Amino acid sequence: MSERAPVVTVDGPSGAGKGTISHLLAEKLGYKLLDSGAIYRVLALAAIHHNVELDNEESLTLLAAHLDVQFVTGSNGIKVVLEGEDVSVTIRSQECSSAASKVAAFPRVREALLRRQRAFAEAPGLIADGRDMGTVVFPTTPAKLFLTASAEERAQRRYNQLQDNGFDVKIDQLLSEIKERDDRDINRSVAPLVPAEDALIIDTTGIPIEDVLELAVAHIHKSFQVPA
Ligand SMILES: Nc1ncnc2c1ncn2[C@@H]1O[C@H](COP(=O)(O)OP(=O)(O)O)[C@@H](O)[C@H]1O
Ligand SMILES: Nc1ccn([C@@H]2O[C@H](COP(=O)(O)OP(=O)(O)O)[C@@H](O)[C@H]2O)c(=O)n1
Repeated sequence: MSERAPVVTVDGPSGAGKGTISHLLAEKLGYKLLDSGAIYRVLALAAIHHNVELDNEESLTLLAAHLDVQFVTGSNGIKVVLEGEDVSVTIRSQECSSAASKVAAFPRVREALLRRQRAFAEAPGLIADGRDMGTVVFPTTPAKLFLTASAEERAQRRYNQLQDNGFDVKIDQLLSEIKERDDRDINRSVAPLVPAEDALIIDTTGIPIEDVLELAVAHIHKSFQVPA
């Protein structure tokens, strides 16, 4: 596989800060952004809309291959559009989070979405946010980050974020769903949630966002340096 542009991969579990750091990096470096989790979330929503069972790999694979999703960049960030409908907020629900990690466990579904994700690697560069960006989708890039944090802190962050966005959530339920999703993502047979061997692992528990960003930028600069 040849990458057409520099790619920075940002992997890790839910609430580790991937989206936040990816946006800041994209802004700082002038790179494009791939929110691969949004693709799995949209697929899950499409399955719900079209009454496709979340355990039917064949139908989900067909749906994935023909998924009509667009990422539209506007003044308020990136809008996620499914079959012409703005689903940016809907896909963040707990139902879509859980359904996304179910559909994402199927090897053929992941295969059907691979080329679509790699097509995001365009000049001047890409920040790729997900679970398997460094291990499967862009394994040859030298600039890999893996963010993590304690499950309790991640649940608290997600709680605050969902409340801010008007979702009615309970912290205990959120924590158990995060743990359940971690477990499914870590233990699946394909592209499990695991740091690439050459990724810089940053435990962001108790670390302010600016400090995480600084560590990430330093690692990216080091990674892209051509050896003398
Ligand atoms: N280092 C950090 N310290 C405190 N809060 C953070 C940190 N990183 C991210 N957050 C907050 O946690 C929430 C979840 O972060 P997000 O970037 O969406 O995580 P992810 O994409 O890994 O699921 C956001 O509201 C974000 O502002
Ligand atoms: N590259 C990716 C990205 C997400 N996913 C799946 O999609 C789900 C939602 O991903 P997300 O990145 O939007 O989730 P959060 O980290 O925002 O909670 C994850 O729990 C994974 O199961 C994946 O399998 N591979």
